[in-house]
Amino acid sequence: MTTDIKLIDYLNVRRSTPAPQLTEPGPSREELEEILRLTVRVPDHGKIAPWRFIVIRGEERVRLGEAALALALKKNPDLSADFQSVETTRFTRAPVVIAVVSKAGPHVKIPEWEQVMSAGAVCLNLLMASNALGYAANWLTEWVSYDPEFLPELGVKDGEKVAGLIYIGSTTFPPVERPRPELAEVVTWVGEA
Ligand SMILES: Cc1cc2nc3c(=O)[nH]c(=O)nc-3n(C[C@H](O)[C@H](O)[C@H](O)COP(=O)(O)O)c2cc1C
Repeated sequence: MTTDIKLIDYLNVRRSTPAPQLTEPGPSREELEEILRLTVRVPDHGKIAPWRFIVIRGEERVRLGEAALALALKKNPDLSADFQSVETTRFTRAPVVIAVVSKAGPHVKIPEWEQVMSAGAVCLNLLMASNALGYAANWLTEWVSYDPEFLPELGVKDGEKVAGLIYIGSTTFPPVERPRPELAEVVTWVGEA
């Protein structure tokens, strides 16, 4: 189901939905392919696509939660039952989780920083493409995006980094506004038109 809200109206209210507020249904395989086709239309200096996606669905989310728990217990054998449950349910908070993986590295022409920024653009575009198909989404990282022992569980290779884990699903929660920066705090005007 695509939404046909005007772009300016969308940008005026665009918000993430916290992962715990995401439920079934999630996007189908066909919808995910459309979401990803929209997503890859990002600025990318040199057209080198220095990023890739790992689409995590179904039982794989459960396996990843169990792997997260095993690793969390290895680090802290006294982990409380509540925190153990946080780990086992980490990836099942949403029907679909997409890992946006940055492949940024040394390149003959394109600075690594620009490759990293392109991965950030991908993450935001993935949130917006999900919204365009009527789904809510949340860009998280959390410890599982950084732990060198967990990254192989996700399928992230040596030299790659997780730019974001994008949780996608449906929601019944109304969006709640959050404070935005005052323009005066973040904008410097120079010259006059
Ligand atoms: C790179 C990145 C990583 C983030 N990781 C987390 C996280 O691990 N946990 C969290 O609660 N929020 C995290 N956030 C913030 C959430 O995405 C948050 O919901 C978002 O800032 C809401 O903004 P929005 O409503 O304007 O989309 C992260 C944001 C970014 C850009």
